[in-house]
Amino acid sequence: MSPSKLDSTDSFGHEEASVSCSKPENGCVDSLSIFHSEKAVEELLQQTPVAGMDEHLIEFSEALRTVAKALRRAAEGKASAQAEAAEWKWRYELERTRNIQMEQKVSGNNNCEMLRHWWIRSSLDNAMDMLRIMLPCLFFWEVGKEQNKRIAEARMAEQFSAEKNGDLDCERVKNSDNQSMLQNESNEHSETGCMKHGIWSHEVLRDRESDSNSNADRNKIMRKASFKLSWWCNGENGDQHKHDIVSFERGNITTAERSSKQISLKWESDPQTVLILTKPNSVSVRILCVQMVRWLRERKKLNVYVEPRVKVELLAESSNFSYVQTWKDDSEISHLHMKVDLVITLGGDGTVLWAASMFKGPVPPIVPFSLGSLGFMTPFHSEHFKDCLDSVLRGPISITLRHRLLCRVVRDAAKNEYETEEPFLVLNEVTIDRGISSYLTNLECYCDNSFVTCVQGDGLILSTTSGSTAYSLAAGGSMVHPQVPGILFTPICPHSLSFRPLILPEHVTVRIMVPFNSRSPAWASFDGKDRKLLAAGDALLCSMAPWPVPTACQVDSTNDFLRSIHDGLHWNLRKTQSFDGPRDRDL
Ligand SMILES: NC(=O)c1ccc[n+]([C@@H]2O[C@H](COP(=O)([O-])OP(=O)(O)OC[C@H]3O[C@@H](n4cnc5c(N)ncnc54)[C@H](O)[C@@H]3O)[C@@H](O)[C@H]2O)c1
Ligand SMILES: Nc1ncnc2c1ncn2[C@@H]1O[C@H](COP(=O)(O)OP(=O)(O)OP(=O)(O)O)[C@@H](O)[C@H]1O
Repeated sequence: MSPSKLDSTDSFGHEEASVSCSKPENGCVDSLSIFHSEKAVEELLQQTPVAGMDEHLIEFSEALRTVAKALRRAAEGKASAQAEAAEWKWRYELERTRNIQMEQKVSGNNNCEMLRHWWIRSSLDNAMDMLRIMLPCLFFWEVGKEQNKRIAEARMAEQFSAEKNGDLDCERVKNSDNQSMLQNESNEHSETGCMKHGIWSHEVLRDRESDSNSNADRNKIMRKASFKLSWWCNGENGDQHKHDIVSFERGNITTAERSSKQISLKWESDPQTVLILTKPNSVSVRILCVQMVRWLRERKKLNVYVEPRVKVELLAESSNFSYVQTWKDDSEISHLHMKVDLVITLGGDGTVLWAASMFKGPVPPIVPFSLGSLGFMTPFHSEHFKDCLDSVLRGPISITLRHRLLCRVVRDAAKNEYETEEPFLVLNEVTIDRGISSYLTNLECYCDNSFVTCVQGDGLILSTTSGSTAYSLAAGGSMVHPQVPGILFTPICPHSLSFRPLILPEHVTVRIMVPFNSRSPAWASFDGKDRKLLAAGDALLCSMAPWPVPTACQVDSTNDFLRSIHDGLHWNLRKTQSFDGPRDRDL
C-alpha cells in the first residue's frame, strides 16, 4: 500500500513533520496505519502552537484519536476474550481428562467399550456445545476448534488404543453396527513417520434435519472396509518414510529430506460396497453403467449403490437389477460415507465435482472414468474398466488427495463471524462476482484479518489447486499441481493494470466483504453452482476443509496431472524448430 503524504506547513510557513496517513491506492485504510497517523498527529500537535493550526487538522486529529481509541478498545476486548477462551479451554481439558479417568474404572468388554467410547464422545460433544454456546463471539477460538477437536479426539484415540493394548483385552470393535465409527484410517506423521492410529472423528457438516435421522441410520450401517494411507519413499511402497522437518542443529536452519512422494492406498479389508454416479442424459454413460453394475455384482459380489434416477433407468433396462440399492431421500446422503467403500464416477469433471458435493465430510476414494470432453480429473478409460477396477479393488493404488475449500457466508446482521449460514465445500473454487449487475464489484479482501486489497472488476476466484486448471486458469491464474497445498487468489477482469493473481498458504482464512460503499451487491457461486447474493456488509469466509477428495490415479499424481494439461489443454504444444539454420559456432 503506498502511503500518501499530507503536506503540512503551519500558517507561519514553517516546514513541519509531514503527517503520513497510509492510504493505499484502492481507498481502504487499515487499523495499523491509523495508529501511525495518530502518533504522527500527536507529535505535530505538540510541536505546533494551537493558535496557528488549521481547523480541519484539529478535526482530523480528533477523528483519528476517536478511531484509535475504538481500535484500542477492540484490541483490549479481543485480548481479554481470548484469555477467557484459554481459561475455558483449560477447564474443558480438565473435564475431559476427569471423564476418561472415571471411565477407566469401567471393566473392559465390547458393550462397555462401545458405551465408554460413545460416552466420552458425547461428553466431548457436550463440552464442545457448552463452550460453543458460552463463547460464540470468539470466532478465532472457533476456527481453532476444528483443529483442537481433532487433536483432542486423536489423543483420545491414542489413549483408547493404549488402553486396549494394555488392560482391556477386548479386540478392536469388529462386527458392531457402529464399525463406521472407525473411520478409514488416515496417516498422521509421528516421530517414527508411520501411521500410528486411526482418526475416530466422523463429524460431518450436517443440517438439523439429517441430524435427527442419524441415530436411526447408524443402526442400519453395514461393515465398512478399512484402509491405510502411506507415503512411498523414492518409489518403494514402504511404510517407513521421511517427512519434512526443519532442524536447527548448531543454529543452522536446514530442511531435511524432502517429504515423501506419492500417497498410496492399501486395503486392510476387502471393499464391500460401491457407489456409482453417472452423468445424466448420456447414452454412452448408461450403456457402460449397465455393464459395470452387472460385472461388479456377478463377478465381484459387491453391493452396488446408485442414485434413485439411475435405479429407475436400470430397472427399465431389466428387472434383474432389483439387487441395486439406492436411497429414498436426500437426508440419507449425509450418511453415505459410512456405507460406501468406493465411489465410481462415469462422466466428466463435473461428475467428479457432483460426487464430491454429495459428501459434506469424509469422502470415500473416488475412481473417475472419463466420459466427458476434457477429463482433467478423470484419468480412467471406460474401455478397460474391468482391468482398472480389478487393480483398484486389489490395491494398493496411488491417490491424489484433492483438498477442498470450506466456504461460509456471514450476513451483516450476524452477531459475530461464528454465526454463519449453511457451509459449502468446493473442490474447484468459489467465485464472487458482479452477477447481472453492470457495475464493477468492490470487494474488500482480508487474509487472516490482514488487509489484502480491494477487488474492483468482474469479481474474484478463490480456487483450490485442483481447480487451478478450471475457471481460475481462464481468468489468468497459474496451473498448480493438485498436491501443492494452497489457495489461489485470482481476480476476474480487474480494472487495474497492476493486479496479479496470488497463491496463498493453505492454513489461512480468507474473508471477502462487500463494503457499504459498494454500488451493487455481489454473488457467490460454489463450483459453478448454488449462487448466493452477498449484500453490503455481508462477508464470505473461506478456509481449507479437513476432508479432501481422494481420487485414484491412473499412474500417479504428477504423471496424471501432466497428462491432463498436455492432453486436455495442449499445454505448450508447439512445433519444434527445425535443426537446419544458423548456429552459435563459438559457444
Ligand atoms: N470461463 C470458464 O472457464 C468457466 C466458467 C464457468 C465455470 N467454469 C468451471 O466449470 C466448473 C464446473 O464444471 P461443470 O462440469 O460442473 O460445468 P460445465 O459442464 O460447465 O463444465 C465446465 C468445463 O470446466 C471443466 N472443468 C471442470 N473442473 C475442472 C478442473 N478442475 N480442471 C480443468 N477443467 C475443469 C469441465 O471439464 C468442463 O469442460 C466450475 O467449477 C468452474 O471451474 C469455468
Ligand atoms: N449425477 C449427477 N446428477 C446431476 N448432475 C450431474 C451429475 N453428474 C454430473 N452432473 C452435472 O452435469 C454437468 C456435466 O457433467 P460433466 O462435466 O461431467 O460432463 P461434461 O461437461 O460433458 O464433461 P466435461 O466436464 O469433461 O466437459 C455438470 O454441470 C455436472 O454438474
